[in-house]
Amino acid sequence: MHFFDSFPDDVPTAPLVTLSLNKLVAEDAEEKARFFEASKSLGFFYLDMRGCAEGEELLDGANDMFDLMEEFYGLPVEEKLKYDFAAQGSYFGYKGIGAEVIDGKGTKDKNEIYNISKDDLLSLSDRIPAPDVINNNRKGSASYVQANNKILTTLFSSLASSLKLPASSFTDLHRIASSSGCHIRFIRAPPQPISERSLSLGEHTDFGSLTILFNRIGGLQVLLPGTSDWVYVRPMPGCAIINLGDAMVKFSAGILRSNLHRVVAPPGRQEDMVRYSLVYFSRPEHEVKMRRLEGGLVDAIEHNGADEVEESTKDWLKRRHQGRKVQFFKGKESWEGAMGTEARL
Ligand SMILES: O=C(O)CCC(=O)C(=O)O
Ligand SMILES: [Fe+2]
Repeated sequence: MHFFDSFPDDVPTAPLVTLSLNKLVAEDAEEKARFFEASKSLGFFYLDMRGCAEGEELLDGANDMFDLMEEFYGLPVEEKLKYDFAAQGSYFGYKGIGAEVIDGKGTKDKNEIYNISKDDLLSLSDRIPAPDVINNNRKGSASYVQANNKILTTLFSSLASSLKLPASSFTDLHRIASSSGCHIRFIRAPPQPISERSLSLGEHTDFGSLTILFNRIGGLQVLLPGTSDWVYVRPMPGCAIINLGDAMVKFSAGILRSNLHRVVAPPGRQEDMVRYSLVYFSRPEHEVKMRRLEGGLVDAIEHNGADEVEESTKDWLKRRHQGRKVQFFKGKESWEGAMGTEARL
């Protein structure tokens, strides 16, 4: 596929390890150890989905979702804006270019986003209005949620066992039929004229637990720990890019890492391409408290003041996402107030 081949060879890239889903499903001890190490050191890795039934299902689903995303973004902007529910405080639906700030100075973002709620797709909440292209594919989108969930179950169980916690420690906080902020995200960024280039998506850590991301062209960058070097994550065929979010940091009292990342214009000859990106965000159930778990390796970590602050997942999400919206932005302080665990860096 031309997407992957067109990524340049002469830009600095992040040294993500590639883990095999097949081996993690088989509970291969060495692979589990590599997974734990990647989750502590960088919090980003590739997961090779190929040659594994669950992985192939996810890859097929992701291809369908990319088609759906292109169809959705092909709608006229007035039509898409009908599904912008930010004024009602909703996280789901459409966000036009420039509706969010990407830094403490108030610079506007450069991408369109459409968020589709897991609870809506699985009929666990009221139906959120959506255009026909999206409504006509509810079944396919719900299957995509289920396919992500299968992979997440494998990953959560593996991490719990590496932390010497009961195997269901994380899956019990992420039951698919419980109300949560899990969602599919479609992102579209048009090419940026060289003279006006800025970030498409500002630096952040993800709010939730685990993020399953599919990129076809470059633009995603991670900040290498302990440096000021932003380097590209090269998209790899057959692989998802997985990263840990702040909830995993909280649950593990900082053993696991959520790393800062951002999106810039695609590199080299990809600069003229429209960038589409597909994300599935898993988040703890709404009522789960964002606090350290008890037991296993977590108990060996000393307590600090941050442990005493208990916010429910629902309140945490609200604080984090409102601080990024243009209408709530009041300067550097409101920006920093929306920080999660990245503020500790
Ligand atoms: O588009 C990407 O590659 C990353 C998007 C992202 O980091 C996010 O939506 O949280
Ligand atoms: Fe992210």
